[in-house]
Amino acid sequence: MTIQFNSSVNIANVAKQYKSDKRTRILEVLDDEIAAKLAVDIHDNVPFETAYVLDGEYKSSTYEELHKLPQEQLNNLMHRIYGEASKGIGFYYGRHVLSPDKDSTSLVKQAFEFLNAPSTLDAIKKISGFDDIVAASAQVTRYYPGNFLTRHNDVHDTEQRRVAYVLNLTPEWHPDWGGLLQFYQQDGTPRDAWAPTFNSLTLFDVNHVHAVTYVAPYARKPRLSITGWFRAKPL
Ligand SMILES: O=C(O)CCC(=O)C(=O)O
Ligand SMILES: [Fe+2]
Repeated sequence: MTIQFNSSVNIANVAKQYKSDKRTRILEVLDDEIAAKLAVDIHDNVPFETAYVLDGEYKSSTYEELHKLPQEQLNNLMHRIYGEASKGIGFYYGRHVLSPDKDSTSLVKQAFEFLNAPSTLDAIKKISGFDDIVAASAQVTRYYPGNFLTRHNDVHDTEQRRVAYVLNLTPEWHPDWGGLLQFYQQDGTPRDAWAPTFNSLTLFDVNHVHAVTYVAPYARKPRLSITGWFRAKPL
């Protein structure tokens, strides 16, 4: 089984779509069966850490670390995370960062290799017009009810990020569940929002202001993706 673009994906057409607003979505981006296997594998086998912002600092804790806290301390932590979020600051979601030498499941590693394959990087160069892209950073993400990522852009001078991507891997996400990729104008006025459609690859210029909206308590599945940035700096 090889992870590659679905044969129906036409890179020249995607490049045309991307050009007008520096963002687009490729539907049915992988073979459906492979996407389904990857989704199950992530759901069942990937060990996630919980990423959040506390007092302006980026934190990451394992499930065990968080749940050994006495209930009162856990409540207090959540109160502080949501307190920051009420001012438009921070995030709270599950994360599994990938790198060339990090252990992961064999399928997730294959997905990481696909994202970094020369043919994939070439396709993204054609789509975005950035000739200097050399690598894709990646993390698997999991949003449960109560998770969110507040408004931000993805510009990062050291990493030289060029194009943000999200490979959406939750079968049958209901748009009323939240977890939408919400775009904003530079002044914060909301624009449109994209649902995390299964087996779609979202691509957008890192200057676009965006957020992942709060996942509703009644969301029946975790929102699973592989996400990161095509960048000019090697990994
Ligand atoms: O998961 C998404 O749809 C977007 C994630 C994102 O914006 C980020 O990780 O910076
Ligand atoms: Fe982002």
